[in-house]
Amino acid sequence: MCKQGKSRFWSGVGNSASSPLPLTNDDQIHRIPAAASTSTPSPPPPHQIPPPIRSSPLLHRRRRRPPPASDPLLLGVSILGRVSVSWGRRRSGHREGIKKLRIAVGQRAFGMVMSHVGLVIGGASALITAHFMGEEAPEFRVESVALESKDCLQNAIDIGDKTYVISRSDDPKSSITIKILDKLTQTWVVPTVLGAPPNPTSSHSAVLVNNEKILIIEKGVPLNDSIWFLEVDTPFVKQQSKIKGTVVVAWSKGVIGEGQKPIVISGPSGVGKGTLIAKLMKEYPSKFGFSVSHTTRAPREKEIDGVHYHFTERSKIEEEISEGKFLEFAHVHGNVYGTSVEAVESVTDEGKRCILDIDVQGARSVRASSLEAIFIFVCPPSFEELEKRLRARGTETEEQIQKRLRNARAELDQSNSPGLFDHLLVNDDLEACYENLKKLLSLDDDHEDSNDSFIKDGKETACYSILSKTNSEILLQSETNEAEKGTTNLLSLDLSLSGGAPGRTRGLKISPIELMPVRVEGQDSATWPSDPCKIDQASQEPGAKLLCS
Ligand SMILES: Nc1nc2c(ncn2[C@@H]2O[C@H](COP(=O)(O)OP(=O)(O)O)[C@@H](O)[C@H]2O)c(=O)[nH]1
Ligand SMILES: Nc1ncnc2c1ncn2[C@@H]1O[C@H](COP(=O)(O)OP(=O)(O)O)[C@@H](O)[C@H]1O
Repeated sequence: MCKQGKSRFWSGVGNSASSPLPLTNDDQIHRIPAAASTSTPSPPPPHQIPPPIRSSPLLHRRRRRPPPASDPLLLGVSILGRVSVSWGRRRSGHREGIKKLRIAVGQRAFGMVMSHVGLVIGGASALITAHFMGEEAPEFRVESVALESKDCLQNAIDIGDKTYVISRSDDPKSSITIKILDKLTQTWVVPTVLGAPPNPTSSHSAVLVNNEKILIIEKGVPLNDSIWFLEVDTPFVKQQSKIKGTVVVAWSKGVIGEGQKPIVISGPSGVGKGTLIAKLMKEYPSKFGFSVSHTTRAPREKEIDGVHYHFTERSKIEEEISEGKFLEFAHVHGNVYGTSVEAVESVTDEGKRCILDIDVQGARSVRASSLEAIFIFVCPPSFEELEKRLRARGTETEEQIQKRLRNARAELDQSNSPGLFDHLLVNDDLEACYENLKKLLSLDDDHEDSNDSFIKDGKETACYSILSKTNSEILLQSETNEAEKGTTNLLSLDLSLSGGAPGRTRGLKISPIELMPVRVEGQDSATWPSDPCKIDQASQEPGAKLLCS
């Protein structure tokens, strides 16, 4: 069993995610040494592109050439790189008219400019948001095919050889649709879209975060509900694409603040995981929440569906796994067990720390996922004691007990994997083990989230849209013009620490940007810059100051 004080199981390096634990003298808890590197999933093969969809192309690639300098669409749009284009048709006013809108954008850029150009041609309006990242952009001809069917807003973002077109109509019930133009083959692909999409709203602004995801800010909704990511090439999307053999994209809701890391508890059947977790949940009902797994095994006598497990059919769970609804799953003791994304996120959304009781294979999958967690392995004092507890529990047949004991040996061996578990907890005396578990958890970064004060201020209820982007920071502008009152209408959204399970991108940081009065040449008194687009300009002026709190 777990040799106390010796690293029998833990000869390798562990993950460094957790904070140092001054518990090494305790003979029942072993801290696993910090990892040199975290295990990551092996790189999946490239996406397999399904047969092209040839109906009504919205965008046609044309030959690359620099746009004419006089092109009015490039007004306010500086030069270069990637371009994101959104356009829409006015609800009122002339509806007939232009059939084709040509947008040509190209050339190289040496900085970042984001500009909005409202263009009304023959009754249609085009809002063009261009964002340049230093790459040559392709040239597009944009046809009004989609505009004819319904008023809609669309947004096209280039990533490598693909253009992601994000469209919405003005029908409040219809959600966003995604199409991908493969610029090399000139074909359209409608990807499999995983995850819950944003609620339908009238419009959004979008910007490329990196080659893995696109940030979308929903307009006209509170900030807490407005931040979304369309994952186009994250490890999760790659994995799902490989499983499905189709092109996959996934929605992930942005969450301000990190929340506490979930706790993964593994160990052989009968070691006492359930007993320890139940004690913890009873003592701290508002602090911890249990991730209710799905399983195909039959319920035990006192088990309640939806509380202990979601008991399900094999075909159902397999279907849901193929739909990307599961963070991890494994075949254990002849049954399928899995943790749905929802199981973890619903606990975290309640502001509680999520506890997962999963087997070693599941722990390995979670370790390889984007979910940052603390991994604890519970070990019996001896194999004989484990067998005794399993039998005393009286929930399994002799055959099932034998299977579980066989698997226990394998699990104990596998738990030895370098970098898998952060902590080892020996469950000999139950009360002592429980006290050690509590000590261990209270040592984890139990800090007040730095975003709490901002969220409590009520700023999160304002409505914002994307103004500009630097490396990992997005400037958001309030849709209500508060600047005139001297208060901030600009927020900085820091994405640098973002992570989380598929379906949520946590760890976003928001901080207000305070504007100082600007003294403009020729004016007697300092004024508040009412147009944030002019801030850059203003900050060049002597006396101008842009403060980030
Ligand atoms: N991978 C994975 N394992 C799970 C999940 N839920 C439970 N398990 C593991 O499945 C194994 C069997 O669980 P269970 O049938 O409740 O039996 P018990 O461990 O003897 O209580 C245990 O090792 C659990 O930790 C899950 O969602 N995913
Ligand atoms: N430290 C302990 N000493 C003695 N019995 C224990 C101890 N911890 C748990 N048990 C008992 O062992 C059995 C198995 O525990 P359980 O929590 O169901 O294990 P698991 O969830 O790991 O399968 C239960 O009957 C439980 O009451």
